[in-house]
Amino acid sequence: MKYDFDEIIDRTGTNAMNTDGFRQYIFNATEDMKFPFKDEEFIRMWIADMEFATPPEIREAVKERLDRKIMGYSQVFDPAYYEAVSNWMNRYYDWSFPKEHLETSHGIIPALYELVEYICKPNEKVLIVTPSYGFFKSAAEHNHLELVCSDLINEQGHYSIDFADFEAKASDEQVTLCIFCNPHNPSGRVWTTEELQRVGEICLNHNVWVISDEIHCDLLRTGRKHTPLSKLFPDTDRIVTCMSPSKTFNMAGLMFSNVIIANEGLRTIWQTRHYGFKNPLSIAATQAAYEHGDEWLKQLKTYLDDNFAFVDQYVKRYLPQAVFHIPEATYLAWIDIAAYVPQNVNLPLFFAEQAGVLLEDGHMFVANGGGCIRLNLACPRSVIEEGLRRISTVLVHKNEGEPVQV
Ligand SMILES: Cc1ncc(COP(=O)(O)O)c(C/N=C2\CONC2=O)c1O
Repeated sequence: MKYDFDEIIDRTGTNAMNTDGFRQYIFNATEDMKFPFKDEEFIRMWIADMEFATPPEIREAVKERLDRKIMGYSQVFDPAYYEAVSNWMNRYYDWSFPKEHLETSHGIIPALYELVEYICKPNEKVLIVTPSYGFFKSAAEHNHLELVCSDLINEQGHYSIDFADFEAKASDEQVTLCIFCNPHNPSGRVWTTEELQRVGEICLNHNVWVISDEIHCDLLRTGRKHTPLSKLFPDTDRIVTCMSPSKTFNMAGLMFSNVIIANEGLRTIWQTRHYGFKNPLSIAATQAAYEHGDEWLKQLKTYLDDNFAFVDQYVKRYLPQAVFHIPEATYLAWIDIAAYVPQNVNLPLFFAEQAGVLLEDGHMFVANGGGCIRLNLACPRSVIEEGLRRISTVLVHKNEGEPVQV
């Protein structure tokens, strides 16, 4: 079957954050915030969900579950769920874990909030590398814990871990947890096994737990290989792995993820305190993703590869002073445009008001992201072409101050 990633899908009236939540999420504003563009005129390249139809195999599984007519309280009881997850991990990552280590959550963000509470004591600290997905900071703040940031080294857009700094911060006795993003949002790095080995050794040697957030692990550029952190440390139970097909198959709204907890004590706390009931449609969808998602994912990766190649060529030609490299994973383009705009410009507001493009910028990624914008490329090529046209127009002609013609 050939999937249509060029289809333009109307999401209005579906309570989508993507179309209706941007004023509050990006601008911390109310619904009456005005722009020179109608909402439907915006090119939306901000939040990380896709503009592609959730795979038909997954939608069919949800319909089949609906046809069972009753949607009562549910949990994952059917062993077929673990089989589906386990087969996927074996096939894609040559990695396995015991069935009893597998827990589920209402999404990875909620899992992070809970795990930080269950792992850390009051007045302890949480270590992350920056720039970072903003909810890593929120998970620490939600639990009233100090966040410790280790800035990634940025060499002309190539990001790497500053291991001296990372270890210095991990050696602080108050640092008891590291939330590590593997692959990394927003840089798109797929950490090498050597980098992962060093991160794990530093953390474990300094008695720092690790939550390895691997939600982006299926979304690799062709030829790239993901290694679950836990796979490199089979003898430790101090690494918690969070994964979900929600990012891979565009079903984040179903709020369902896997949390692999090797440590028995932590697992007991999770089982005692975590609200165990789950949405039966989410269970059906997630199992179907792992059982039937291969071909869609294969075609998605090719489409994304082509989108990234297009953006790479476009930026080289029309924004030659920007710094951009095709990321090894994710569907997010992280572009340093500092050469085109003064540091004090509010980039999301600038592009929303001048270009009619909704995007996120480095200030939304905790620290160490100044001058950068992040573009969601999981959308039809036609949308990307228009978004880039508008962005390059206002950057090149920014002093004219007139909104771009849509
Ligand atoms: C590293 C990482 N962890 C967790 C999540 C969310 O997991 P969920 O709660 O949906 O299971 C995201 C989504 N990233 C987003 C979502 O919008 N913009 C982003 O960068 C993410 O990038």
